[in-house]
Parts: sequence; structure tokens; C-alpha cells
Amino acid sequence: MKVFKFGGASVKDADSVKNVANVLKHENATDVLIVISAMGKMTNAFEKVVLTFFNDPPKLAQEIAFVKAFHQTIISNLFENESHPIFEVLEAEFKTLNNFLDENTSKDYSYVYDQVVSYGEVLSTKIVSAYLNEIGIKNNWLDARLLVRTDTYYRSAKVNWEETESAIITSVSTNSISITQGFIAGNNGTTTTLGREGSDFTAAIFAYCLNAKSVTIWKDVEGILNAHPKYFSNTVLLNQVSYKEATEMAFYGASVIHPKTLKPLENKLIPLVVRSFDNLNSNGTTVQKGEDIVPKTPCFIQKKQQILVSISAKDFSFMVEHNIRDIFQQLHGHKLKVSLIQNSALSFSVCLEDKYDTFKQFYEELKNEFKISYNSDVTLYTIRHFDDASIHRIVNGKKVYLKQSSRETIQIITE
Ligand SMILES: Nc1ncnc2c1ncn2[C@@H]1O[C@H](COP(=O)(O)OP(=O)(O)O)[C@@H](O)[C@H]1O
Ligand SMILES: N[C@@H](CC(=O)OP(=O)(O)O)C(=O)O
Repeated sequence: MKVFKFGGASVKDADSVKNVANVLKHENATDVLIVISAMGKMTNAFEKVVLTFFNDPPKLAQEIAFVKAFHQTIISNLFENESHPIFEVLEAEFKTLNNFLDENTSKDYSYVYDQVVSYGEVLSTKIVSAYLNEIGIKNNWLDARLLVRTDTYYRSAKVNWEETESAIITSVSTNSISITQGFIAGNNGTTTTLGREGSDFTAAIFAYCLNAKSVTIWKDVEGILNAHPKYFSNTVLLNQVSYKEATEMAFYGASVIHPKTLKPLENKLIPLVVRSFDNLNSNGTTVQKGEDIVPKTPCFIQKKQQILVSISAKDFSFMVEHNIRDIFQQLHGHKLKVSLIQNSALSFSVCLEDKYDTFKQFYEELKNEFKISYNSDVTLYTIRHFDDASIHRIVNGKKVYLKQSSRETIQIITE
């Protein structure tokens, strides 16, 4: 059996959902587990619901109405028969969402986030599953919250592999079509999530546990390119990438694959294929054991809106093990993601991503003990397999704050 993953872009409207059916027919998919993300940018919209719930309650109903109307439009365009049960399913899901928000007393933002944002995946999978059943592609809807078992580190939960493997093996048929949610998981009946863009990781979890033949991630691009096509011109399609190389690229921030996806697949040598849902005749990119990248070309990864922080001890002591340990404990506690580290005797620099809006708090807590300064809104470029021309392409005319290189990788922080 195979695992397919369709991200938000592949189910962003009714026509895209219809195209999922085309892909399945074209691929003759009969024994496949399909992992689907929230439709279009619905995760962002649900994030706004959570933010409004905490910060601007009078506007809450308006935000919920927006996400509801988005899904209503899609089902109205997919199902001609207005008495199809999916219309009631939608009503029921929004009723449970509203009940949760009415009754919730928890002030834990991350907990509430996971309970609310997960509706994006639940709704998308219920809609796609119902649509495929309606047009004769029979499938079984599975609840990933009961199968992917995690701890309760909300918004970035850690998978309990043993429990997950046994739940998946006992519940998933490997010779039919099953549909489940990416990104969402569970802990004893409470919903958790695996971190933004985590649906690729979900696909890898299922593939690992089911010993799948391959994982295909369907995208709106030809495959993995050597740079983000929105920011770089003349991008090159990589035909083949090794697990190690893909892991490095994802780790450094290539948003095309979630970084945690590769390791489980590599362990079982399950190939990962990234293909275009618009061009089914193209082979895309295969990530497998073998050469680093084919064709060999510099690969650019750009991370915007980073914060470059310099930390030194107030008493001028060296930045060594114990104070670096304390800093990392704080970083972890605030869910701040470190994308680069540089250390000298008296100063410790980290480039951070303030994903969860916790930097201010981190800064306030740390400044009691350390001297701390920072530049916000800087860009971190990583070039794998760099050469002079590729470095020139990045630094050309820009103010460079920091440069760090190893044999295959150079990282440059610019304004
Ligand atoms: N190196 C890269 N190769 C291909 N696409 C990339 C790369 N870096 C960034 N992207 C962007 O990733 C997008 C696909 O990812 P995403 O929008 O998250 O899709 P989905 O919603 O299907 O998960 C592409 O449209 C492309 O703009
Ligand atoms: N819906 C989640 C999970 C995900 O992976 O989405 P996508 O496949 O559209 O990147 C998110 O937007 O973070």
C-alpha cells in the first residue's frame, strides 16, 4: 500500500477537491491511505478564531462565521443534493466547536489552540471523504486523534511511537482507501497537534507504521526545487534527493517538506515522492537513498522574519556550558525555534523564529540575568552546495550581520 498526502493547496476549493479524485483515478489508487490537511489557508483562519477568543471575544462569532461560510461554499459546489448528510455534518462540527468555546475555562492558549485549530483537518477530511464516496471512490474515514498518540506538549506534541504503531496497525486496512487528517493527534481523548505544516509528518508516521511502499506528497509545484519559486527566479527541479540532503534542506527551513518527515521514512527506506497535482505526467522529485542531489546545483533556503539575538553575561564571565544551558532551557520553555547558533568567548548569538509570539516574554525574563540585544526582522539565508556565484546572489548590496559556513553549507543573516 501507498500513502498520499494532499496539503491545503490541493483542497483549497471545490475544483481542487474534484482534482483529488482525478489524481486517485489516474494513479489507480485502490490500496492507499490518504492524509489531508485543512482546506486552503483554513489553519490560519482557525488560528484567528483562537486569537479572537482570547483577545477580542465580541468578534468571535464573526471569525467563526468566516470559516463556516468557507466550508459551506465548498460543499455547496461539490454536492448538488442539498439534503446530502454532509450539510448536517458541517452543522454538527460547528455546534461542537461553539460548545467547546462556550464551556472552556482553560487559559492555556496552546491547549485551546489544538482543540480549535484541529477542526480544519476534521472538516476537510469529512468533506473530501463524503465527496469521494458520493462519486464512487469508496473510502473509510479514520480519526487521526485516536491513531497518532502523543504527549500533551500542545502545538508541537511528541509522538509516542509504540502506542501509535499498535493503534495504526490494528485500525488501518492496507487494501482499501482510507482517509485521515494530517497535523492532528491525540492524548487520551484530548486533541493535540504536531506543529504547523505537520501533515507531511503524519504521512510519514502512517507510512512507517504500515510499512508503505512509498509516500507521495501532492503539491502545486513540479517537485522539490532548488529554491522557493516565489522569491527566486530560474529555479531548478531536483529529480532526486537523498534522505540526508532533504532532511538538511527541511531542517534549514525549506518549507516544501516538514523537517520531521524524513527520518521515519529513511529508517525503513520508504521513498518520498513530491509530485504536481496539476501535471500528473511529471515524475517530480524522489527522495531516496542515493546521490545527494541530482542535478547538483546550489540550493537556497530563505527564512524571513528572524530575530538575531546576542547574549552575554552581565559579569563579563565566559559564555560556557552552564549559562548556555540556562539560555536553552528558556528557549525551549518559550517554544522559540533556534535556526542558527554562534558562540564566542563572551557572547552567544542565536537566530530565532518567534513562531508562538513568546519572544518578548523570553527577553524580559533573560534580561535580569544577561546582557541581551537583538535585531528583529532579519532574513536568514542558507545555501547548500554553495559557490561564489550563489553567495554573491544573496549578499549583493545587502547589509550582512553574520556569516557561518561548513563544507557544504553557508548561512548568512542579512537585513
Ligand atoms: N524548495 C522548494 N521547492 C518547491 N516548492 C517550494 C520550495 N520552497 C518553498 N516552496 C513553496 O511551497 C509551496 C507548497 O507548499 P505548501 O503551500 O505548504 O503546500 P501544501 O498546502 O500543499 O502543503 C509551493 O507552492 C512553493 O511556493
Ligand atoms: N493545516 C496545517 C497542517 C499542514 O501541514 O498544512 P499544509 O499541508 O497545507 O502545509 C497547517 O497549515 O499548518
